[in-house]
Amino acid sequence: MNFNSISRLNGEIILPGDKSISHRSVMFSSISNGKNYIKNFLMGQDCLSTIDCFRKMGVNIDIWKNKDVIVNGVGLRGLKKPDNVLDVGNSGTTIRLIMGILSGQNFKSTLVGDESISKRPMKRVTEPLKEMGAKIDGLENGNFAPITIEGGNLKGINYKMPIASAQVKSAIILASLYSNSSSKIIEKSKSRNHTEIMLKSFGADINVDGLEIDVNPVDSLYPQEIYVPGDISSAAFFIAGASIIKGSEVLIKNVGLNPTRTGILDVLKDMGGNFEILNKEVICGEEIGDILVKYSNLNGVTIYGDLIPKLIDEIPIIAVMATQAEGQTIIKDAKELKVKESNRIKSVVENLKKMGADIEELEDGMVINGPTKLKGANIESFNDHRIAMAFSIASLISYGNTYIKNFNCVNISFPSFCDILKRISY
Ligand SMILES: O=C(O)C1=C[C@@H](OP(=O)(O)O)[C@@H](O)[C@H](O)C1
Ligand SMILES: C=C(OP(=O)(O)O)C(=O)O
Repeated sequence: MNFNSISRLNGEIILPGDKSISHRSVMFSSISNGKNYIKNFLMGQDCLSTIDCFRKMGVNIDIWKNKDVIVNGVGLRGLKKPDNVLDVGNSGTTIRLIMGILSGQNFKSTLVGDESISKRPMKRVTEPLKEMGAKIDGLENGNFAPITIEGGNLKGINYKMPIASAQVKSAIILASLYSNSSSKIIEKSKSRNHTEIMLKSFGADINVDGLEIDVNPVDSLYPQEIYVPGDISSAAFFIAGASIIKGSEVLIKNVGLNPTRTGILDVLKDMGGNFEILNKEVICGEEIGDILVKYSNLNGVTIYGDLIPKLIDEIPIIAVMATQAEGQTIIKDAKELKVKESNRIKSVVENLKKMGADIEELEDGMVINGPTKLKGANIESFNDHRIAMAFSIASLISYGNTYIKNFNCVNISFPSFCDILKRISY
């Protein structure tokens, strides 16, 4: 797809539902006892893969007006053995969280995914689940899909996490619901806590104290009505766009503002960004609000440590913002970027270099010196939705045409991205 520079971004937008919360809403509803109503569900390919997997295990799921979902839960142990493999497509969240649930089922099933998923490490999940009693096989000792998993009698686990990962944490919490004793999980650094918040509302017995999470097994989960807030990871592209395109002003309505997800706002504040949070409220245990962002002169910052998990998916677009900031931006402690849909350190550095940015690759991040006037280029998306969207924003401030290969991959998390972008571009 081709992109060219624009004069400014201006207007009010409402974004599709949060991807992490959408996945969880279908998963937890499916194993609850009764009818669940989910509003503002993200109809992106990843979340549709989750729906597909649960339908294949006998769960009746209806989609209304391409926005709302009704899930008829079958209970914790009511899933049926699928007739075929479960295909998670491109979704890391689906494959890793579903393994926690499959560890508690009395059948054997196989999980497969696309080329990117087949290269992403699974040992981080399969090892603790095996320790709890699940039988798991996969390539290279259970590290890569296809993964075959047979649930059974699980025992609780005391697990100190070696990496900060909400997907790993969530898989262990889900398996703990099925165990015959309690579990304790100790996080390395605080990662997104949507699982803890939502499962509690379903009646799970979970106690969180700082980095420690205690989970007790339960007999059943109660059906819920869930409202999915707008996705801050999708908002990030417009937050960045409005901050770096002169004369811009964008109001993004109903965005999820869970503090484990708002690292990009902490960074923007440090960079001297001009934004305000309006109409704050709490719905279904999640903080929500509107974000008003205006163009501003940014300065470079250092991003590291405990902040990384709070903005891990936003690093590609933060790197684009940093090319327009005065001075140096250093991003470190972000090795996890190498095992996402693409190696996001390489994808960002390679593409930003093509656009003329002053950027250096680090083992665990990157260093960017700004500001630089970017030039249009042939961009490789590496079939990674976050890379495609980050570089479409970069193209809006570049001189000359930018072509982004396989731009369609944005459908993974944000099918309406181009429509919204066009509507507020002048
Ligand atoms: O739990 C989730 O919904 C997610 C957790 C993060 O992955 P990790 O758990 O691997 O850090 C994030 O990158 C992913 O987009 C969604
Ligand atoms: C890493 C991502 O997702 P997942 O791990 O679910 O594939 C993402 O959406 O940026």
